[in-house]
Amino acid sequence: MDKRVAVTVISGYLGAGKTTLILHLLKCKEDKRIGIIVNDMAAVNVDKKLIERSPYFSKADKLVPLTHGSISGKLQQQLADAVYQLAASGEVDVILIESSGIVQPDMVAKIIARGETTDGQALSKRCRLDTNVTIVDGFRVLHQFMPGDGAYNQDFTQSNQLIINQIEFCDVLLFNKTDLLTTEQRQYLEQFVRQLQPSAIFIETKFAVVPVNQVINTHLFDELHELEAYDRSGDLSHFSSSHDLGFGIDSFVYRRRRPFNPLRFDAWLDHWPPAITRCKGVMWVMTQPNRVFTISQAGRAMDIIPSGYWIASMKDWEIQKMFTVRKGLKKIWDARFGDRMIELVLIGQHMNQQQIIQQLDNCLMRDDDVVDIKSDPFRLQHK
Ligand SMILES: Nc1nc2c(ncn2[C@@H]2O[C@H](COP(=O)(O)OP(=O)(O)OP(=O)(O)O)[C@@H](O)[C@H]2O)c(=O)[nH]1
Repeated sequence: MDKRVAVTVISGYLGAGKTTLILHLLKCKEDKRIGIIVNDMAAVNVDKKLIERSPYFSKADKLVPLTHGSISGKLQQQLADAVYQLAASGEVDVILIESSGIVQPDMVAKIIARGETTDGQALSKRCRLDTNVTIVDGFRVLHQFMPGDGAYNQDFTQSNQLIINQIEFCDVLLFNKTDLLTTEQRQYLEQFVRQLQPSAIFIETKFAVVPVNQVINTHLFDELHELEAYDRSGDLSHFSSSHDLGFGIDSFVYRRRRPFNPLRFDAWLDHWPPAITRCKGVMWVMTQPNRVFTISQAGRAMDIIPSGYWIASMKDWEIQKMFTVRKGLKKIWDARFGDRMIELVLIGQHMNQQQIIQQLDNCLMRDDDVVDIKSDPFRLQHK
């Protein structure tokens, strides 16, 4: 029998309801002794105070606040040490980690599954990552992600990306604050969230009320598959189109072995079809043939960043080496273009697929196209 302490990691954007969930779990924990690790962004750790003040926070429970803010290496080490100490103390049956609202969800998972303490003890000796819970603020998602007039709001870029990452990396997804939504909005958002995360257990909640056994000791986390799949999430070759499950929400993949003309593609971005709620993938641009650009749009936020080089732009011996280390490279390799491609997953509601494909095709490089790199709108991001 595995005697290691089960760890549940609770992620969710600022204000989604993480502390509310912990307070609820304390109330319903029965005879379990709970170790809680909280990491608040603010100088005053409000979450710590709220938990300490709870009448259900008993003497048998333990609370460890982390003090190093958000994403720094120091915080990661502090987290690893705190988890190990709690697990090794023999004084708790379960550990809950409330990760700060702005931490990448896989970071905490990797620390628990693969991390070491300052003095080199593997965390996996004493504890096991049991469940990754993401709590989503339904009200926020409604306002930040729903197609409006098609205009981007750069204020949302960071938060949307983070919320999407949190949704994409979890075993259990609590869709919270449903009391603030109409039935129709709820059903619609459920379809949207399920497109992003088809495999997690989806539970609608009000004030994070959920049966304890749905988030603690579930044995849902599968290290090998989950972490690896998440690491590969930029690789969309496994993604296939899906069909409308209601509300007209569906998805398709756009793949081409031809680069975009950056001027035409940039102009198209200004007329982004509001029906597309989520787009992610890689892009090949004619003016910068060696650069991989990643695109990530979520609702009204759009992010296009250079993210490395096509393998096809490397030296021959390096390419040969990549074939030995990169799984699946052979499958996507094209005799003329190597791994260069445009590959976008598009998720949306009532999308006119044919029209979008036609518009994107219209942005592709034509044989007689000439574009000066100086006029390339993606040039500024080119180092
Ligand atoms: N209406 C409504 N409010 C909720 C619900 N769940 C939580 N809240 C409220 O939302 C606010 C934020 O909840 P918290 O649990 O503090 O959120 P958090 O994710 O811990 O926030 P940070 O620690 O700042 O990231 C609180 O005022 C909660 O009472 C819900 O289902 N419905």
